[in-house]
Amino acid sequence: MTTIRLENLVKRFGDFTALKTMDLEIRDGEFMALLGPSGCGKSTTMNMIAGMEDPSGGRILFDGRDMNGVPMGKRGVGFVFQNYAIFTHMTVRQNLAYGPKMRGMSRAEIDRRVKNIADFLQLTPMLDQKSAKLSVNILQRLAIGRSAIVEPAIFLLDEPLSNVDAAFRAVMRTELKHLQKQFRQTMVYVTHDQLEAMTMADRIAVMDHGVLQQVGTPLEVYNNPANIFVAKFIGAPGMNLIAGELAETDRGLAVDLGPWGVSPPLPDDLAAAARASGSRAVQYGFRPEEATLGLEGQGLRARVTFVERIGARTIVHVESGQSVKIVTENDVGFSIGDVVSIVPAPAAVRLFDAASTAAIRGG
Ligand SMILES: Nc1ncnc2c1ncn2[C@@H]1O[C@H](COP(=O)(O)OP(=O)(O)OP(=O)(O)O)[C@@H](O)[C@H]1O
Repeated sequence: MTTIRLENLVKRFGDFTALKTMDLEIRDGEFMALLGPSGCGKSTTMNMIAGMEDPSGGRILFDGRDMNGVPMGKRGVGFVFQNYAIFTHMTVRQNLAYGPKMRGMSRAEIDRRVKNIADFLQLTPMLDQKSAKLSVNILQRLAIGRSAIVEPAIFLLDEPLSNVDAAFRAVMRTELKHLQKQFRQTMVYVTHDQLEAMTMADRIAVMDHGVLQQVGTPLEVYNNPANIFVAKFIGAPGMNLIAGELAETDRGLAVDLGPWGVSPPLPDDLAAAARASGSRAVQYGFRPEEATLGLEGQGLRARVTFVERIGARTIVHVESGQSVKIVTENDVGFSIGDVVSIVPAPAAVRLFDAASTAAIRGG
């Protein structure tokens, strides 16, 4: 196991800065997801950890040792890409045995490892098949097996599930997590899919435009997003945000949300933080699943614009100048055009400064 430390890491391609000063510690045996939209610098970061790209500035340390100038083959990293690198003329067994053989392991050790990893990844029935004939799903499983079999101290995976089908992706999420727990590797996993990051990672590093936005456990980034970008990116659908202004009312500090009405009073700790922040223009946030929705009541007023019935839950789109979504299990037959009343759960309300986009945090 190995700790990875990124210190003031920068990457420029000519005039373009793909990564602006990244500081991150990935702990021994930790599963860290690098999460963000396309082009945010995830793969660039990963390629520098692997040794495929040189940093333009800053350092990468493995267990305190500077990796500057250490070639990829000497870093002890396993790497799985989106496009599996499999020798198609070889059988599954030969592909799995390739890495251990190159490292000069004994025949008995190679056989033991091939058996273990094949059992683990359910590749045993096709061990003697030619890889050229395998489905995309099985090829990606094999690519993971081929890297995992040498038990690298650091396992880097760059969007390994983006080419496989949805059902298989769900299975692999669980298997990858088990694999990491079994081998206790330090794992860095690049993805643009927040669900993959939320379900597998011990911690998530959320990135946007070459800047690290927040690092935290899945629940930390979900419950307490550091800024508007993270609030919208995490969760499906993401957090609802309504523009408003802080307003003192008879019942305490609240947010005037224009056509929606005035919010319920903010909880005391959040109100105190909002007063102390000096902010006036804010974004009022709440998760789609943390509000109640009814056809009558004293909540925020809006009109239904769309209703998505997806089984146990219904996603109701409502609008009052701005559009938000509400996930409800209390579907009373909402229809487009209905006027509804929304009551966000007080403890679920989040505030963001409109100008800086940073969270205003209570208690
Ligand atoms: N070799 C290169 N030369 C010039 N620009 C590059 C190079 N590699 C990456 N970039 C640019 O750097 C930015 C970050 O790319 P990167 O591949 O790290 O993003 P990403 O978050 O992994 O997204 P994706 O999932 O689309 O690969 C992008 O704007 C990309 O076009």
